[in-house]
Amino acid sequence: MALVRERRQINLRLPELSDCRPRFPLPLPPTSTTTTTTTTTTNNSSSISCNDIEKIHVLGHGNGGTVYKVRHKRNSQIYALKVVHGDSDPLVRRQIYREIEILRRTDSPYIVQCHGSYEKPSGDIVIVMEYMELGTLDSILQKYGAFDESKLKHVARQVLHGLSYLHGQKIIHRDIKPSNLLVNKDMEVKIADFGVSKIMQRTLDACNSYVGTCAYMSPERFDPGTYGVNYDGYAGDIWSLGLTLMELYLGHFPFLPPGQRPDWATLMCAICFGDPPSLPEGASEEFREFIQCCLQKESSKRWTTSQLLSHPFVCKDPRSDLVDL
Ligand SMILES: Nc1ncnc2c1ncn2[C@@H]1O[C@H](COP(=O)(O)OP(=O)(O)OP(=O)(O)O)[C@@H](O)[C@H]1O
Repeated sequence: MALVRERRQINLRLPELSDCRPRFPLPLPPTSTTTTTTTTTTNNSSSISCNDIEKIHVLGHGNGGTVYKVRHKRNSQIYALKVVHGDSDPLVRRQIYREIEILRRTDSPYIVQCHGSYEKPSGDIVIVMEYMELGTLDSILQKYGAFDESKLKHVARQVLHGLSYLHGQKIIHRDIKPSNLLVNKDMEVKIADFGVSKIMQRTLDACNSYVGTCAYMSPERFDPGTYGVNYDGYAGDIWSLGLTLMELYLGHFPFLPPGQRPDWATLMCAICFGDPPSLPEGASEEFREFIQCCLQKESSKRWTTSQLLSHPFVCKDPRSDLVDL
């Protein structure tokens, strides 16, 4: 735990303490010496290779990789291309393999779609993804300010559908936060970035490894003995969703005053020993209650995705699905 790295504002990551060996056979086939790239098929029947596309510009940089906006040369379709460079840290490479493995298993309108993945002879690993025009919820928050409740209902509903799908597939995301939720031009919110996700082999598998962005981690991830009776990992995603929605409403990370940068010790003490954050007076009763259901410190008391999807905060007023973020 001493190796906490501060990456950028409210984005602390702990190193992986477990899962140090690749869990899955590497999803990419060995690089051929006669071709410039190798491709893998995803859940789509037609996979896109790097010879089909041209770069337009950089969309953003992540942990060890760069995401580009790209165009398909023949049909002009726009995609996002994530590239992790051949010389990047082995941990980063393991994360991208894991991300590919999970994207290949998923097929849901609430999860960012993968159109192909391949490894270049240089060792660069590439994923072709659907392009999400409006970017992350984090960048929308920075640009337009805090979200009102009608927008949050829409976000909550879509992310819950995504989590419900993932949990049904026995996948725990483990890094739900505003910068891992992407929005497209139709205002659809989709879950992305599966680098630290875990596929549970059995429903009762324990999931206690310290991976993900620690600011959004649930109390049982730090202290399973106190807060994790019967902990199975899925409830950790619900805690992170609660914090994410609160952050979008408040305009700042809920455990800290606006503008304050987190330090590891303060944050861990606040999460484990303090009360869960609560919404200010102006918030509706329904929203407060919904957040309380997500931010129960004891993991077994936290609501599941299906319970939350029937909570009045998200199940009332379906017209908010059309809301303009
Ligand atoms: N499918 C996409 N469509 C549009 N923009 C995207 C897409 N995927 C990523 N981006 C942009 O690229 C940036 C970097 O994404 P990436 O997944 O590499 O890293 P991150 O999630 O921001 O950070 P990290 O991987 O370190 O947690 C994002 O913040 C977002 O702005």
